[in-house]
Amino acid sequence: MTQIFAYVPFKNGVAGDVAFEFPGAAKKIDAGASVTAVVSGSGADLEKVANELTKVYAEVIKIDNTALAYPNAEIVRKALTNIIPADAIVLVPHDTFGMDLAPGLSIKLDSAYVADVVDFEGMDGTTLKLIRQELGGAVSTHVTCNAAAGAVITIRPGAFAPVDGGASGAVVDKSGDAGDLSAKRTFLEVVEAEVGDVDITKSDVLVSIGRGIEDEDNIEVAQELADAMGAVVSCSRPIVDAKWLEKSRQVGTSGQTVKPKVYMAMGISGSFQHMGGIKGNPFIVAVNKNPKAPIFQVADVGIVEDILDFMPELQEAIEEL
Ligand SMILES: Cc1cc2nc3c(=O)[nH]c(=O)nc-3n(C[C@H](O)[C@H](O)[C@H](O)COP(=O)(O)OP(=O)(O)OC[C@H]3O[C@@H](n4cnc5c(N)ncnc54)[C@H](O)[C@@H]3O)c2cc1C
Repeated sequence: MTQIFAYVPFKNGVAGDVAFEFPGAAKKIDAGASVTAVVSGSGADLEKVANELTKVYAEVIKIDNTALAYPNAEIVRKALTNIIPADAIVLVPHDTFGMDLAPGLSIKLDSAYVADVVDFEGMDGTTLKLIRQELGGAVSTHVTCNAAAGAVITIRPGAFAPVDGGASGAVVDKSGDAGDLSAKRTFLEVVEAEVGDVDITKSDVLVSIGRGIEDEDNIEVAQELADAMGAVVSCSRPIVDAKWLEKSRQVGTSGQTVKPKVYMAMGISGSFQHMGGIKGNPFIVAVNKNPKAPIFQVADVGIVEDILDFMPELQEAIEEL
């Protein structure tokens, strides 16, 4: 039977959303596999997360050590190398921390490494079949990986449906097996993200603009539509990089995580870094000139149109209601 371990990161005593998506991913690898969650940290927050995870995992390994209080990938890698069997399949989130942790972990475990997986097509003997996306989501690639000596796989957050309950597992304390946790890399401080004039994380309706807005002066068009809708303007990263809007308005893995009810994606292609910041399954309306834009794969309503024509027309229609 395939042994699968899921490394679950957490913040302020709350497990990352991907913790509830790993069981679905594991089932697609091997429906009969045993799946064990692994959490590392220190003190009450770790305890809380480990207990929470027993609702979805039959076994939760906790590694408690003050050296793990801040998730330093170098130290976590050392602990995992001493605890996870070398021939196991290890799932790690494909986020900034996971990308830091996973490649080196696969080297230490002497196992295969596959990054940014969005789906599985099962195991054939020791051959694992996986699906990745390339060229900004425009192409799906079906790849195989020899998992005879194990594999470390980063999973794209949001790619698998979350589970809610289904287990009443037990916490196993393996803190004593973590070994030497000294490191060359030192944690200094957490720098909180700047707070802007609006909080996009609190808005139910977002009019989100991407590079398709074309010019800084056109942001006014989006702002007027947002005002008519009682919405807030958010954006993709290129808009922030161009210094057209503040960083606090950026949606995505290196920006804010938002949970609106309606997400209007205006001239946004739908990169996974952008979509990774959208949670809570909102109703997505995408407007894009390119009918092949990846955003249309996830949109509830897709409109092939120039946003500079579409936005004023929609604003006018709303104002006439
Ligand atoms: C480590 C890392 C972290 C990142 N973090 C983030 C993040 O947090 N958030 C984020 O957004 N990105 C992030 N990115 C960047 C990300 O990879 C994409 O480059 C970015 O999301 C693309 O933004 P976009 O969709 O606005 O632009 P593009 O990909 O250039 O898409 C623009 C879209 O607009 C359409 N278009 C053009 N003109 C019009 C028009 N007039 N009317 C209608 N449609 C039009 C085009 O067809 C195209 O689909 C990150 C990248 C890296 C490497």
